[in-house]
Amino acid sequence: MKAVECKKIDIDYRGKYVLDKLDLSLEPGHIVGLMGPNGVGKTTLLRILAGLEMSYKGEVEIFGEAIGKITKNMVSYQPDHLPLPKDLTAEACVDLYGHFFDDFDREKAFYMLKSFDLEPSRRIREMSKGMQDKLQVALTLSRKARLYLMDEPIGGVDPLARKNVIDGILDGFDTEATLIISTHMVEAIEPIIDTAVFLKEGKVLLNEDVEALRGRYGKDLEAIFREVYDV
Ligand SMILES: Nc1ncnc2c1ncn2[C@@H]1O[C@H](COP(=O)(O)OP(=O)(O)OP(=O)(O)O)[C@@H](O)[C@H]1O
Repeated sequence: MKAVECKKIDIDYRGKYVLDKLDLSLEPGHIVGLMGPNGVGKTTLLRILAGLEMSYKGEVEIFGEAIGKITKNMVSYQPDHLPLPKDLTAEACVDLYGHFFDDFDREKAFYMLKSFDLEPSRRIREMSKGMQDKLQVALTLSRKARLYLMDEPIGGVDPLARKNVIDGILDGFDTEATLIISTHMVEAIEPIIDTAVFLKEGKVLLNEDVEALRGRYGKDLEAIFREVYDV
């Protein structure tokens, strides 16, 4: 069974197509990089998979289930910003997630906070953007989901801390699950992804095993990205 199966997804905002008859099929157990320049529709696609964006046409299934209550319980979604009140401490965020999600593992969350050197007593408003990214990654991966969706999880992290977050993602990720990471920072996620999906003009331009892709082009993914998007 496919982890994700999208058939002919159309979505437009005020007459402008963001996704245009998009087809996408993803196998389970992989880490997928969802890539493309700003505005190409990465967030829109993740929001559709998370069940947060319903105004699309076409068919979407997650592990054989149409988007709805069942799939919402299978998916742990991380938006591109921390959607929690700024006066909450990291520990209070863990409590909130524990209260909200039956599949949340508090011990794992505290273990991940520790591995990120993030004090549980620190308030969100006292955290840098990079620290907030780390908190979000810990919260997202501490749910026992079948599909994890992360929208720009390293957007605020400086290059030094980036490796720390990437290592944390790899460490916290259950290898039987499926993870989709959206980003335009190809170089940063290249070491951990198995599959590369490139979006262009509302469609999937490429959906391929990263190793095979590097072999075919004879260069690393970052260079392939630059060639494909002419940047
Ligand atoms: N709710 C909305 N109303 C109107 N336009 C929208 C809405 N959401 C997204 N868009 C538009 O859809 C397009 C795709 O946006 P989306 O956020 O999905 O792209 P993205 O690839 O995630 O970009 P980024 O890398 O900048 O986050 C953009 O042109 C955006 O302005």
